[in-house]
Amino acid sequence: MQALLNEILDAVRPLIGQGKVADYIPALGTVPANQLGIAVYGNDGEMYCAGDAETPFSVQSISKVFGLVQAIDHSGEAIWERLGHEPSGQPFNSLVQLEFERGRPRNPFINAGALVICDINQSRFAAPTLSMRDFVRRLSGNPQIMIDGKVADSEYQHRARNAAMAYLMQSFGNFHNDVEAVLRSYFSHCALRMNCIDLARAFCFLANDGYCKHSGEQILTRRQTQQVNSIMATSGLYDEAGNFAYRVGLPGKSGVGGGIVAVVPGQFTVCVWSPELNAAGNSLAGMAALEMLSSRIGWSVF
Ligand SMILES: NC(=O)CC[C@H](N)C(=O)O
Repeated sequence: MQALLNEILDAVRPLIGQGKVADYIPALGTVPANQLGIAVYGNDGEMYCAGDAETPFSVQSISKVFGLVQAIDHSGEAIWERLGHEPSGQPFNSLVQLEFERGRPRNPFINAGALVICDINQSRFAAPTLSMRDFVRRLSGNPQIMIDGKVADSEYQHRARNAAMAYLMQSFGNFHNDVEAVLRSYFSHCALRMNCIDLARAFCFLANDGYCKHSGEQILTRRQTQQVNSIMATSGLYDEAGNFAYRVGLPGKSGVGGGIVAVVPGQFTVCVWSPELNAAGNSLAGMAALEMLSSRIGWSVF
């Protein structure tokens, strides 16, 4: 595995320069493009990594999985009264579908859906941002994980589009808390700083029937774990979920910080990071690395 990871990074490194670092959030635009890391964490507890696997980055939409898991944990199936689990076929920050569908987002992994999940969690937790931070610290086994206040503030300053979605949902009665407070929580979750190793560890319960070995916690039931993986497989990469299923064939979740996490149920989790994105907002080199990994090990859930 170690030799394979080194080989994969060598093969995809020439792709750096073909994508574009996200700059619609100004604090993200300053991240040096020439970075690439990968970490694989097996259910047997073995960790393999290569490249910049220890460099923290902004997890962005990868945090949508953590929010969903918290909401399923305390509210179960009731959350689906507020949103769907259907792929959207639209960019992550699209507004058009939301109006047609009367303020009910298609799934929890587009921004509108994640905002509804954040609203659900806001009703449940006294301090939603701290609950989230502590949850990911437990999941990853890293008590040093922090929220990058500069990134969170930068997102809040440039919140027009996310705010438009949240207020539109409020107008349809699908938002229960103060919109600005929920936006603050949402941006602070997106601004969590983690590295590939942290994320591979934090997602390992999804490869292990909901059980996180290093924290000793059953995070989700086996059935709930399968359901979260199925939503990642159908919606984890926005309007590129079909391409990801075709090329990689694993449940995955990306973020505009350039990270992508994928799950091989029963085997391992993998996190790859390279900040330059393709047109759909997914890491360009990261997609290529995961495609090479899944084809070399011959694994696909399909
Ligand atoms: N796709 C993403 O990673 C988007 C997350 C980002 N914080 C946003 O709200 O636009």
